[in-house]
Amino acid sequence: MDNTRFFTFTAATLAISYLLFRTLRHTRQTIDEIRGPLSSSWVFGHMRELFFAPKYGNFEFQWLRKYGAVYQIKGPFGESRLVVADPAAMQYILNTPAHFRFSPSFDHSVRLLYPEQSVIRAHGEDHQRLRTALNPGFSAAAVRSYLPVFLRAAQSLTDQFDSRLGEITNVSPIFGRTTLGTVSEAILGYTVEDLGDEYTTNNLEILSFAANQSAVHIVADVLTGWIPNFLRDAAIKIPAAPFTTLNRAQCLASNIASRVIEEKVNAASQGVGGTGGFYGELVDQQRLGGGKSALTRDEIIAQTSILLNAGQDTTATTLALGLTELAQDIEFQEKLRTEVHSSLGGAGGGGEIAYDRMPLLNAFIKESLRMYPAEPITERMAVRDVVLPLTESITTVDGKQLSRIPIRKGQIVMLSVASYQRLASRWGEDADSFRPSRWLEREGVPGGEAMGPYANLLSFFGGPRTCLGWRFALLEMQVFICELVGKFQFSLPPQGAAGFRYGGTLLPTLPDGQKGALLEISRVT
Ligand code: HEM
Repeated sequence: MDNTRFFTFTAATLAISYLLFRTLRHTRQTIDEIRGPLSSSWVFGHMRELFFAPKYGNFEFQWLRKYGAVYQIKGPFGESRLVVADPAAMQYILNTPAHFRFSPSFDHSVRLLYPEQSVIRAHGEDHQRLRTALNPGFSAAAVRSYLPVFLRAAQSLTDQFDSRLGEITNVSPIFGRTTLGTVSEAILGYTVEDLGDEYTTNNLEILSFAANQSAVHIVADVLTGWIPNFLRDAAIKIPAAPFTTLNRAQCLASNIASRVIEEKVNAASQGVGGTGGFYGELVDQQRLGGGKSALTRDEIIAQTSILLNAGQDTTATTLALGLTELAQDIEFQEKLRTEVHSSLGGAGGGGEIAYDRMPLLNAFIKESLRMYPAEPITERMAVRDVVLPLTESITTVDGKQLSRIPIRKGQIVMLSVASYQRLASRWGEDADSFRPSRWLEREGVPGGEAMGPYANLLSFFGGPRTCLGWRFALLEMQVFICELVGKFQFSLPPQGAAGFRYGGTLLPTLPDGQKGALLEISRVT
């Protein structure tokens, strides 16, 4: 039997045994009393509706309106899952990592993509130590120091858009390469070209795998999540197409980081500071004996792929879908342009902009993050029996009111950021509309729990695993939008506005469902 067949056979046997065990063990619990849509497929449950609707949220946002902020759906193989958009419940789950971990299938994806010592794979004290070491590269002051990197990248966007005037342009790959470049320059001191063609081509292949997943992959991920870690880690070594691309990505990122470290160490031994971006500082700390939180050489190397990937498509998608909205609201676009020009002292005036004091710019960014959270939904699993608090009580199938939900160890919970950010109770009756001015009428939300690191949004999640790069992403978007809206007019092409669907993250889509966002670009006269 070859390797692939052996692993498939083992995975299938373990999965079937697990299913039998679960069915025999099942006793009625509170989640069975929670309302939710009926599923027409035992194998897929509601996963196809949730993840593969042609437009993200086609089903989810209807369920939200019908059943409220907590309801039950089916996962693969008849498993019950809780979908949660209730603020108190989400906050509890995100802030209590001792009670909720990544679900096995989410954990499996993270294992495929990132090395063991990377921050995203670490837990508990290890995670805290890595965050402490990495935080200085993402503090408000550090991010401000990256402004020249953002301004250079913005100028490069202008050059690229200038060469496409009057054309219908797919802005998605342009933003994707640019956002990869900014992180690379700020963190490694390398331009996107320095990363090398092999890295950037492999990176595109990985993004395309994620974008082209099918329901079968989701089921396979669930099955793989049930097999022991040692078998899963061995399976990753199988020389089959997705695995080789993923393994290559880790090798390439590791080679790049080793090169950066070597250059930095050589420069230091010759008494020259050198660049090396934030990695330069990490290497200095390590070389000079550092404090308790100094990372080892291997640990520094292990952060490279998550740092390069995490800020790429997330930021690019927010920009592409935000600009698509701007192209549909020319009046707001013009008002924003006026704000940009007056902050700059005229387009291209070269003045320094106080980005945080631009109400329209920041309202537009908040609304883009609210409507288009890059990770619209994620999975966590309860690692012990817990009781979930709720902001608003729910009515069970028997008409009982529940203000707290007891859930069992092993329960999978779908945390729906996208639904939370469309709760009428928090964002108003028009929560489904893109309307930046809502942010000017009141500060974010009218009280209640403070959520996430920014504007009560959960686009960057919250708790100990809050996005490390949220300040980085915000300043980067502020700089890019000022540059682009100040200089260009964006309008919709005859093909219409980009759609959006799920593909690992939220993706803007072309009319044929492929990843992309088309815009017509002209120079502001
Ligand atoms: C609009 C842009 C961005 C969005 C919406 C976003 C969103 C997120 C979210 C939702 C998570 C949590 C993932 C999870 O636990 O499942 C996360 C984690 C992370 N993000 Fe971001 N991100 C953005 C930009 C960035 C940038 C620019 C960087 C770095 C330069 C970055 C670095 C990270 C890292 C390192 C983590 C892992 C943190 C940990 O596990 O402790 N992100 N991000």
